Amino acid sequence: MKKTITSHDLKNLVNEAHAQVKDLKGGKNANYIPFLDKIDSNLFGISVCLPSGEIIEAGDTNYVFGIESVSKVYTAILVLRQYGAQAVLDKIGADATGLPFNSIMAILLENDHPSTPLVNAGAISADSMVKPVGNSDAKWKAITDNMRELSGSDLTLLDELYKSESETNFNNRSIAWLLKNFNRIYDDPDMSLDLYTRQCSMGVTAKQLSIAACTIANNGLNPVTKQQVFDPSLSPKITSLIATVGFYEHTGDWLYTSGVPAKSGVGGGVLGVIPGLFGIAAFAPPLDEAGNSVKAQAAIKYIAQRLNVNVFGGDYVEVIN
Ligand SMILES: NC(=O)CC[C@H](N)C(=O)O
Repeated sequence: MKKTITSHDLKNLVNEAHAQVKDLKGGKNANYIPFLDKIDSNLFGISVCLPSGEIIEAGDTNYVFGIESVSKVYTAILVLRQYGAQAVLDKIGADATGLPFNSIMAILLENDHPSTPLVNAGAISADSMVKPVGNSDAKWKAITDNMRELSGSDLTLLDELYKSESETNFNNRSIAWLLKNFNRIYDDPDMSLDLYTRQCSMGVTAKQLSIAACTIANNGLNPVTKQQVFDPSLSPKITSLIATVGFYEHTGDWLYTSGVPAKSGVGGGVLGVIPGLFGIAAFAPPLDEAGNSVKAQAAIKYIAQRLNVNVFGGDYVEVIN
């Protein structure tokens, strides 16, 4: 069935979702990265970006927080742009792990395969693939240029977060070298790990995340800058990766209850994609036990359910002025 909603109604709905969810209790800040533990737990923002470029926001949508694992979506897009869909499938994979984001067991169970670019192993592997291989500075430029193109403006490195994470990323160091052992690292392992740690330490706003989400929903065309960032054929690929593993071991429960392909980060951000309709992002630091923001989940679910948008449903929803 086709349904329409005005952008005015959508604005009211986003405000309503913010008011309903803002006092929700539960979850706690990530504490395995000391920097994240210190962030104000009450921060909360929701941003929706439409293919027209209109942005509808409520709360702390301009607060710069650690992008963390949402950055995996960006680098997955970069290697899809550089290598194409088949090579990413062959070199990394596109499978759900059903296990925590930093699982070493997942690498062993997948028979030496990193599974997907949206868990730590696959993301470190993706960073190793970024061209030009062997040149850390040029790779970093490619990573940050791609971030800017997707979000429509520069993301900035949070130096303190980068330091905090570099000093405590022992598990990720093991992953990088285990992947090397299985020939799934396509550049220097320590360099690949460092690029991964740095990309996770980029600061982003909910507004920027919603623009990147809409670029994915909008077949690679950034709705704000009007740049065609990637080939439209890659949009379903990236959305399927997000749907498959975006919430790690909670991904199935999340998809079943929300119908929204979405990717979380331990900084408290979530990026959600409704193909053809909009990109949505929410941010609030307290996380559930799988590392997904409690309030961001509640807010996105609230909005999706009220609009009846669900990628597995048959309704076609259109936002009009
Ligand atoms: N889920 C996340 O956001 C984890 C990202 C974090 N940088 C890590 O490697 O542990």
